[in-house]
Amino acid sequence: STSSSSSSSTTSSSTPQPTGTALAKTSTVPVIDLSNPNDDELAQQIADACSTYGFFQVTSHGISVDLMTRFRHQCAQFFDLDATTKKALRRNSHNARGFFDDELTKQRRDWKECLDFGVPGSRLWDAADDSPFNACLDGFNQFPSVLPEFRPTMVEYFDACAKLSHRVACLMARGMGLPETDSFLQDLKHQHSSYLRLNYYPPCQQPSAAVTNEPDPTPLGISPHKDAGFLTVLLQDDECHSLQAFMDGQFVSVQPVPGAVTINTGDMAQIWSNGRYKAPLHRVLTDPTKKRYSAPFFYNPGYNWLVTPLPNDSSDMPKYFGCLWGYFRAVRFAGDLTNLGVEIQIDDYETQKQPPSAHLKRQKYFQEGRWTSLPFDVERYRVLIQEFPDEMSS
Ligand SMILES: O=C(O)CCC(=O)C(=O)O
Ligand SMILES: [Fe+2]
Repeated sequence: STSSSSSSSTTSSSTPQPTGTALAKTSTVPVIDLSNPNDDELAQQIADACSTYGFFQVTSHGISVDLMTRFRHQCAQFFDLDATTKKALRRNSHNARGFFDDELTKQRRDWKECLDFGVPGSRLWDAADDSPFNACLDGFNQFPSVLPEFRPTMVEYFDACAKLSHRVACLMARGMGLPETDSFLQDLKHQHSSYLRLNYYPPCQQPSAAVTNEPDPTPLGISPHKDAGFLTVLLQDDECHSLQAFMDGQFVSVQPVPGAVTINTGDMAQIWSNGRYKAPLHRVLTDPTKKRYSAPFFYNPGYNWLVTPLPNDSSDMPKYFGCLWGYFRAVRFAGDLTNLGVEIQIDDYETQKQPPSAHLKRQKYFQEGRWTSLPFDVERYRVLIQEFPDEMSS
């Protein structure tokens, strides 16, 4: 059971299916070798992948085998810590960064544990994590002090992902006709507000709804969603292959090529490319016997950026209004913690949307009040949403 691919180089589909995905199709997302010296060819391959499925894998990506091994080891050590130690690092209504095991994706609890950390407010990793200089819209980082190698390994891996993301963003931009020197890419490199998420999916004896076709509440590792940022560099698990992307009308497994990393486009790339690059819908199944670890690095714009569409040609009308990344991020995350009604989506920014979404007014207020430079506060966002309720837009 295979699906077709636009690339000549594809993942093998003859490998036996992992247990948790016994009924799932295996995908053939393009595998792109970044050691190719021809940037035009790479840009073309990446642009093709981003405008069809939004998923591809890269080899010769610059993250060393040694670093990946040390990183994976530290991830496993972290999730092996006792619950009390992990819960001392919990994220909360004043800090989007830290440990959690209660995330809702589309109002449904995911079968996973996570740790999020990101670019410090000062952009310097040598200042104390909880220093006031390090407060930013997402809060501040929290690392376990009981694992001495954890923080340095995380920082090293984070920097390697940021470097790879810049390279991929340059190739995505080249595919849109922009040179590497364009200020968009330079600003993204120096102002990005990226974060890294460590995911641990414990084995789950209840069969997944996705496999049985039963209705809720059988669990999923993560319910279907699109990543919000510009692009995601995802380190998958070589042993347990339960990531699926929605392709040609069905969910298919994105089987990791050993040593490669998986990349997918996010909502901000879709707005920026005026819909040419697509943020793909994806989900993670549960597995009855295997543990699974993964780590998505979300390469995100600066908090105070208004992400606006770049026309593909002179007749291309903008499909989206500008999206203030800090607003989108804050409201999306606040909705993960408290019920704020329907989750913000990039459809809210469609120029053709009737009536226009109330998020446009809320975003303006957020921008004028310079809330992108205020520390994270779910309560403040909740009040804003209630001040400008949806009915006002009609
Ligand atoms: O675990 C994975 O492979 C994907 C995780 C994911 O989609 C996410 O955290 O947004
Ligand atoms: Fe995702």
